[in-house]
Amino acid sequence: MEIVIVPDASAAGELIAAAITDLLTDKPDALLGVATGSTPLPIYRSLAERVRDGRLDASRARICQLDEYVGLPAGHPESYRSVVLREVVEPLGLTEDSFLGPDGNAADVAAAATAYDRALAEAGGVDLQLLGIGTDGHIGFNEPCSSLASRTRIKTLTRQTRVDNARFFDSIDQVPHHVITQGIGTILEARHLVLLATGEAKAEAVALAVEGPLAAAVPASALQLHPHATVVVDEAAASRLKLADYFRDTYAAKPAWQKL
Ligand SMILES: N[C@@H]1[C@@H](O)[C@H](O)[C@@H](COP(=O)(O)O)O[C@@H]1O
Repeated sequence: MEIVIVPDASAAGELIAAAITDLLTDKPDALLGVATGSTPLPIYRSLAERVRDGRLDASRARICQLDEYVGLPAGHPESYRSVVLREVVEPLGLTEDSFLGPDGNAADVAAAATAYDRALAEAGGVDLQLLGIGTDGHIGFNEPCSSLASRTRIKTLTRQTRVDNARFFDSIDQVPHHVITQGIGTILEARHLVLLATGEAKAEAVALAVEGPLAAAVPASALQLHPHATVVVDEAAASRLKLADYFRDTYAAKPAWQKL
């Protein structure tokens, strides 16, 4: 696992957007797994800017979703499908044709989850999966004690996650209890995992995920199992890392030929 400590969220956005630019230069039709929430927005802003000024040709990129609420009406502005279309697909000049996501409104949610897992594999697998982290250590919507081998499936949100996400809704009562999320086993199949965390509120979850034991109680610790996982944190989110100086030295001495 590579830990990169950057000064702030905007530097993180630039760094990760540059890595995605490299990926799409090497593989123009790469499948990019995107996360929702506030944290990745600087990445999406930088990608859109790169498309606008010609530094990035994303015209053949494919975008897929990490997770979705169950039961929000189609087109609800806070369904993750709507968020990803608004924040990523449209700003990159893409259309829904290049987008894959689970159906949170299916009559048979379990079947929709399995179908999404299969669709990801049939699309050739995810090349780079962006991840955020919940204050309780979740990735996607894999709440604490999710199986580290889990596949895409229905999950029930913790009270904490519903409180954290209530800011996107009029009240906590409107935050769905159920979601479809790529499983931890599914996420681990992506070729490159990039987790971004910014702000003091994420510092404890980051420290547990990076320096704590591998544990289902901290779903993000599953990144320890992945051969190519990058964790990008700002100073605030890095504030509880005991090995922060080592991570800084390592990144400063990174060979020029080695990509993120
Ligand atoms: N399902 C999403 C996660 O994918 C995201 O990482 C998390 C953190 O969001 P934020 O970046 O807004 O803190 O929120 C939600 O729970």
